[in-house]
Amino acid sequence: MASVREAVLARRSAPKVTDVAPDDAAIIELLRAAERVPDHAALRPWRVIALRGDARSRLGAALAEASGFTGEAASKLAAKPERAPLLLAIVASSTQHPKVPEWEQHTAAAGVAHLLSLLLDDAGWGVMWRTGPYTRDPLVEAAHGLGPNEHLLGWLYVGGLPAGARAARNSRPPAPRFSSLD
Ligand SMILES: Cc1cc2nc3c(=O)[nH]c(=O)nc-3n(C[C@H](O)[C@H](O)[C@H](O)COP(=O)(O)O)c2cc1C
Repeated sequence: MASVREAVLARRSAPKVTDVAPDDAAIIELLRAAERVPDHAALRPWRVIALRGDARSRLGAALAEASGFTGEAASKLAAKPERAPLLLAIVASSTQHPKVPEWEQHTAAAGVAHLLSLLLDDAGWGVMWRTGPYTRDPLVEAAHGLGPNEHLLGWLYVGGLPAGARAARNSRPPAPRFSSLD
């Protein structure tokens, strides 16, 4: 089993995935671990919605409607969710709290998404966090049945890794963005 450091250094997003996907039980198992993120006041301000099959087509239709595109441009946009057999919609689900503003709650939800993405990668799945200009369009959010204090942070596109997709990273990582104040 890889150490956390090894898993983080090895991870890479998978723009292309095959048609196999983890089932709900496998996702729930990984989510149980991802939900160990730091979470101010333990509000658990997130939820994850799995979209498979026709749910992806309905999302595609909502994206196309939100864009106002017609014809080929609309069809192209509508087909985007079909790029993976499973989309995990990441929802920031905040509540009013005297000490924890909305931005902190969204930060915790993003943490869950990052950890879930890392855990999926470590489990051998292809995963890529995607958004787009219509992610927070009311039509798109309504297609997920979101409540008034809920917003999408995007979707983890999940599927099988095509053969040869796990090539090692060969570029030197950029210098860490770090400074210190004495
Ligand atoms: C919130 C968020 C939204 C993203 N949306 C997109 C997207 O819509 N399209 C895209 O190509 N990459 C998107 N990315 C970046 C990819 O997930 C990925 O990090 C990038 O392709 C670099 O690959 P790497 O993760 O292997 O370094 C997004 C990342 C985050 C954190």
